[in-house]
Amino acid sequence: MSKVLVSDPIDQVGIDILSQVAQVDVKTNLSPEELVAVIPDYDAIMIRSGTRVTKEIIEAGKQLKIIGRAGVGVDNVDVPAATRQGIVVVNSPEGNTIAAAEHALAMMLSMSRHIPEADQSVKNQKWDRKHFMGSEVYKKTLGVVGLGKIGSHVATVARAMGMKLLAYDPFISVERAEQLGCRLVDLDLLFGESDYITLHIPKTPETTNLINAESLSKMKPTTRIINCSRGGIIDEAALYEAINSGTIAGAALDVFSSEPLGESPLRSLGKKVVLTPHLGASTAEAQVNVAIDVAEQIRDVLLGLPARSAVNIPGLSPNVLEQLKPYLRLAETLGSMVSQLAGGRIDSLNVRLQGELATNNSQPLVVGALKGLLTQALRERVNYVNASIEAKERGIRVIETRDASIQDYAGGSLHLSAKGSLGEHSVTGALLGDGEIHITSIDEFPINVPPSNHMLFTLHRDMPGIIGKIGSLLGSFNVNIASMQVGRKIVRGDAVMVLSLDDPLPEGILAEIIKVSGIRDAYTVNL
Ligand SMILES: NC(=O)C1=CN([C@@H]2O[C@H](COP(=O)(O)OP(=O)(O)OC[C@H]3O[C@@H](n4cnc5c(N)ncnc54)[C@H](O)[C@@H]3O)[C@@H](O)[C@H]2O)C=CC1
Ligand SMILES: O=C(O)C(=O)COP(=O)(O)O
Repeated sequence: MSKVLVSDPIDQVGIDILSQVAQVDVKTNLSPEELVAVIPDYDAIMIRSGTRVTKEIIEAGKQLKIIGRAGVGVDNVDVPAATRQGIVVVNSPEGNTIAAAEHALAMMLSMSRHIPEADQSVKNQKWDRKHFMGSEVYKKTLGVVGLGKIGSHVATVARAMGMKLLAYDPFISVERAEQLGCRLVDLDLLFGESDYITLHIPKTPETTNLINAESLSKMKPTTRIINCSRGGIIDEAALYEAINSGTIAGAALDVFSSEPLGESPLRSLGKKVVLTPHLGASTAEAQVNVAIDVAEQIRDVLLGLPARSAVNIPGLSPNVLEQLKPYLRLAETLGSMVSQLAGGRIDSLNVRLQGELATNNSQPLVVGALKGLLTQALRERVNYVNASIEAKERGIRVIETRDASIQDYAGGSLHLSAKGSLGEHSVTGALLGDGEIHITSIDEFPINVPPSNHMLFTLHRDMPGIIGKIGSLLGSFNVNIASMQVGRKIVRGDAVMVLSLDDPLPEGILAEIIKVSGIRDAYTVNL
């Protein structure tokens, strides 16, 4: 039975789903050393933001197939290391959108009306109304940095509260921004004009310290910043200085560069600052959503099914994948064949999608072809997660072309050609009516054979007697031929012969075959 480690607090509904297929161990607050020590036993790990899944943990996770992040941000996972090791990383892109957006709005209002400090003062037996004079958000300008799922919901609600909206997001169209009532502007304008600035971007090298001494200096003394996205996007020392010196009015922070927040001068800024301990996703509803979303994906991957929101493999819905499955098998088979025909080092792979396939999402088929191609070198170490990265690391150039005009087979056909140190070879295949894979050309010679486990291909001159000679030679070595087909472009020109064999070709026979007069070359392919 598979084993799943749950290393952060997850709603019980997620544990129940995982328990359908695996032994589930909930062990929270493990140190990095403890995680490295226990991870080799596990097939999957389910986390929130509390666990850092480092390269060391990933490399120690010899059985690990999937890392499930019950939330959005995967900046606490070394995704490139997971990808290299063929481990799927999944998250829940939408499960906590509303929770995080509502928290940002709540932070904005609590900061404007000093609610946390006022509450504390009443609880301390005081009745100080003067000290807590607030300001309204109505008719103020809100600058939304990152107009994705959370930023969009914040914008929608803020608009309903009568706020004017500016937005900065280089990956969002003007139309989408306008639909949300936002004016898309550059960052400097947003910094200079906003009364409130709310951050809803992922933490990346580009966004790290986006709010720093320089950007803070462009803001108004009345500006207040809300960060419910990621710690590290704001330079906390610069923020403290800016609030303390009156460069800006205040900040409401849910996330910090190091969590839990250690010693920090931000704590000393009183009512100008509202701090929460990373609560953006902490609603009952969001925790149920993310737990179900991610536990289902872990369960599916452990059962050999695809994940619906993997961050490191081509995104495919289960429906599309079900439809594509036979074509993925075709792509893998052709990839494996062409790598064996090409032999030696491969420098480039051209994947041509023909007919109906040319109109599909080709990415999974290209990855399938690469997986097949690399299986010769990497065996079971290569999978849909790491095939592209492994190919890139080997310097294999991947070229993808489409030709919808080639209508040779219903459903389309796939043509692969590999160029390498020993020359160039190509193979085409399609699915016939019954879904069976057929090889429809080898090195541009037309044939029509289903692939078999052990095959022999020859390139020869089309002349009387040659087929008999190969047959007798194989017979003399006790090799049984299951089927044979010849493909040629012109009579008595060059031709290919495809033989399906019951057993692998014994050592040394290939050299004998190549010696037969009229044979130009011979190759074995084992699938
Ligand atoms: N505090 C909390 O508990 C929670 C925090 N989050 C964090 O909120 C953030 C946003 O989440 P979603 O809205 O779901 O993500 P999303 O992917 O829907 O939106 C992110 C947006 O940021 C934009 N973006 C990327 N790089 C940018 C850049 N350099 N400058 C400006 N915009 C940029 C993207 O185009 C995208 O529209 C994530 O970092 C996530 O980890 C999410 C949930 C809960
Ligand atoms: O989903 C996210 O990105 C979050 O930051 C939520 O974090 P959490 O799962 O509450 O530790």
